Amino acid sequence: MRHGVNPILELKDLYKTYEAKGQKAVHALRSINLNLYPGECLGIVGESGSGKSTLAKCITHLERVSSGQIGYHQQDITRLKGEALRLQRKQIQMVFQEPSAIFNPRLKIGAFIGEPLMNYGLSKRRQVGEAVIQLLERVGLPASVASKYPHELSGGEQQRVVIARAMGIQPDIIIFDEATSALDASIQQQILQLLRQLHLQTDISTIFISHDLAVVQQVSDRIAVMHQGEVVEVVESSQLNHSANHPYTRSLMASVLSVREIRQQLQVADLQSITG
Ligand SMILES: Nc1ncnc2c1ncn2[C@@H]1O[C@H](COP(=O)(O)OP(=O)(O)OP(=O)(O)O)[C@@H](O)[C@H]1O
Repeated sequence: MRHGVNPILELKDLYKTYEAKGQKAVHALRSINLNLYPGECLGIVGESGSGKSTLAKCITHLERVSSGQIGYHQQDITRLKGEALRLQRKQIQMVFQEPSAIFNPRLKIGAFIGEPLMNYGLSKRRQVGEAVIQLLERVGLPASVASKYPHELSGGEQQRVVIARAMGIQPDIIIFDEATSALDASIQQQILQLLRQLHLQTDISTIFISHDLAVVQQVSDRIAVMHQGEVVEVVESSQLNHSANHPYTRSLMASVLSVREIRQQLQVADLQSITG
């Protein structure tokens, strides 16, 4: 419980081990205990291979956990199957790094966003067009985008479309897995701004995964730090500088600082070259 509120998602002692014949077992998740609260944005940060994507896949049932329990609204959903699993999948949507991977190149954007609305019975056929336009507006895209094909959009516009589609399904939770990592810095900032705005306007809870602590800190209420399959620390985003204790968290913070310093030095050098 946090501030007297029950978590929407409760991960209890989760383990995930990948085992392949003739190969060494990979312990991708080890004793993960984490809660996500209603309306919260929980950041997950860690270097490549620390288990972030595996955690997201276990929560969304793309992978089965080896042991432990996933609670959703106080119900155990760890081993759901069949229709119960299909219905549960609607509640937790994922947005990945590469939007192009989930588009059908021959399907126009309107159909891409509208398809799940009909499949889940969220909109009547006659009203789908209007619903699509409203969703596009919410992510800052004009209605004309509905009649375009994915290849006619930029990476940032494609990611907005994927976010619109995920929101249209009306899930309780959206997991963003490195969702801004492939974008140019300025487009990344625009998408982060959109996420902050949606966070304020909707009650969808989010999990925001990135290897970049500076990016995670911009959108998250709390940050879980992962290292070698474990959550080594969970800190309030606003308190990161004061309350982060774990040496691994401190090393991530130090690298953010040095990147900032390098950027500042480059800006000074640019200015000097302009002013002579
Ligand atoms: N399907 C798989 N089979 C075997 N090992 C896997 C599989 N998927 C992931 N792993 C291993 O599990 C560990 C955690 O990987 P995971 O992709 O979850 O990390 P990550 O923090 O998301 O990294 P990245 O940001 O590079 O995706 C790594 O050692 C990885 O090699």
